Amino acid sequence: MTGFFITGTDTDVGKTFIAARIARSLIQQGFSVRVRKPIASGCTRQADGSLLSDDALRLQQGANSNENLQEICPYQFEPAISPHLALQQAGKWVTIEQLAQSCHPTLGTREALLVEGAGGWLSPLANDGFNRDLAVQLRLPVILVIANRLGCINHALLTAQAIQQSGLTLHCAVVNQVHDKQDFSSGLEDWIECPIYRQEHTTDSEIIPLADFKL
Ligand SMILES: Nc1ncnc2c1ncn2[C@@H]1O[C@H](COP(=O)(O)OP(=O)(O)OP(=O)(O)O)[C@@H](O)[C@H]1O
Ligand SMILES: C[C@H](N)[C@H](N)CCCCCC(=O)O
Ligand SMILES: [Mg+2]
Repeated sequence: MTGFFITGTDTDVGKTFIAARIARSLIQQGFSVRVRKPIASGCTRQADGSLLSDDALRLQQGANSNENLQEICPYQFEPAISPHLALQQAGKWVTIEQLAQSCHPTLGTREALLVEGAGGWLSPLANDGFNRDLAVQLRLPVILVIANRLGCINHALLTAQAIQQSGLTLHCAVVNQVHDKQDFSSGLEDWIECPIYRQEHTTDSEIIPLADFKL
């Protein structure tokens, strides 16, 4: 299966921002793209009482997806907390296996699957596992999004090490300029064994493909 699991050094590092741009890059390379955000917390309550995952919406837009938001993000919760706590508060029991099932569309030959977790690699994602466990279950190569802020080298290397210990391939890393400030990641290329892409801080409203990204 062609595709990637998108993780990050933390929550709020640009996983969705970058995943949407990777989707555009894949479309440019002739793929159609399926996206999944299997579980999302911090969803907003709509006027009609339904919940909206902003991540799912941005992934849908980035992939020009014709799948509906419920297919893209089947488990949505309002509190902006760890998914395992959101599940507990809602009195629900959801497993990694169930999340994996929701990520298994039948893919065509020129289709790619992008799955975004929640939080970072060892953030809980279900009642019985972490982001890591879903990526392992899906057997997808991993893309690591690194927020370019002080401390990012430690967070990036810890996460890269954990990804490799899981047996999965770290396909690439993306140093994401979440703030238009200086580069705190200098030297990372010497210590992390995968291609590193860089995304500048941008306010472009349209979704520009991630420069030079290769499948
Ligand atoms: N390179 C960038 N330039 C400008 N804004 C950015 C950039 N990267 C991320 N952002 C903004 O920072 C915020 C956090 O990004 P995003 O939602 O992609 O993080 P995330 O890692 O997906 O968070 P979560 O863990 O909640 O899923 C968003 O408002 C996003 O638009
Ligand atoms: C609400 C937030 N934006 C994310 N969707 C969830 C982040 C969970 C982090 C859990 C943790 O590692 O402490
Ligand atoms: Mg996100």
